[in-house]
Amino acid sequence: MTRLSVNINKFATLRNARGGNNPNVVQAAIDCERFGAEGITVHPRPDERHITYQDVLDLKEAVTTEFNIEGYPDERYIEIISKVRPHQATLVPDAPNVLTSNAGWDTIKNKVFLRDVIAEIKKYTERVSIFVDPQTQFVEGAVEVGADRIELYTEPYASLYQTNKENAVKDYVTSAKVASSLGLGINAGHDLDRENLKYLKTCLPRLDEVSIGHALVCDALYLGLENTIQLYLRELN
Ligand SMILES: CC(=O)[C@@H](O)[C@H](O)COP(=O)(O)O
Ligand SMILES: NCC(=O)COP(=O)(O)O
Repeated sequence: MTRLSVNINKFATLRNARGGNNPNVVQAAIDCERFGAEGITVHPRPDERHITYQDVLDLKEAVTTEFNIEGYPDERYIEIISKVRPHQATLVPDAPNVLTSNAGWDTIKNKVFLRDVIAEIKKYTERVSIFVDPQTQFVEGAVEVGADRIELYTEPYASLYQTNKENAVKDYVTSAKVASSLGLGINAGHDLDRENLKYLKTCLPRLDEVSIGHALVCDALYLGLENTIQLYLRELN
């Protein structure tokens, strides 16, 4: 079974565009779960361009499925993890000014830093996942730093999928096999959508969770949120 965790960042993007509370991010999470989402993912960025740290505190009381909080493990991120104690913390290497996440961790160069922050974060959550590119040395490094799962960064897969899906998925299959052999859980995310999701799921030896936000929210603008979540769940089953 592959869990669908809906990333609700873009509900906050729309809300912040007018400075009010519409759409209500907490209600969006509640409704996503009611419509079948098996997790809620948020990524509070340092500039709070969409999800704010207050949103994360508000969501703590509302999320009843799996709460996954993504972010760069700076002091503010670790503080919010310690307050919210989510089911999963997903560490990303994003610089504060990136447009969106654009790479996974170099778990070799950042071994000492990641080992220390993961040890700290594990005081507050049962599961730490780290965002990696599909390269076996970084998957092996994930074990060295104490991660429970990897999240395969799937933007390169999504970019190549339309032109050559076999090539697009190749490195992900290799990385997933290595991860599985090392006892790591396997998540995936970034730029997954209704067209490319099933093929990834079918090719990987296992896939514990996908976190999907941008494409799903864009689809929901045309197809409705309940219908869209059901369509994505259908691609996973
Ligand atoms: C880690 C990941 O790939 C996504 O959660 C990404 O962080 C989305 O961030 P934006 O919604 O700010 O593009
Ligand atoms: N970890 C990926 C995520 O949460 C959502 O990424 P995207 O679907 O918004 O590209």
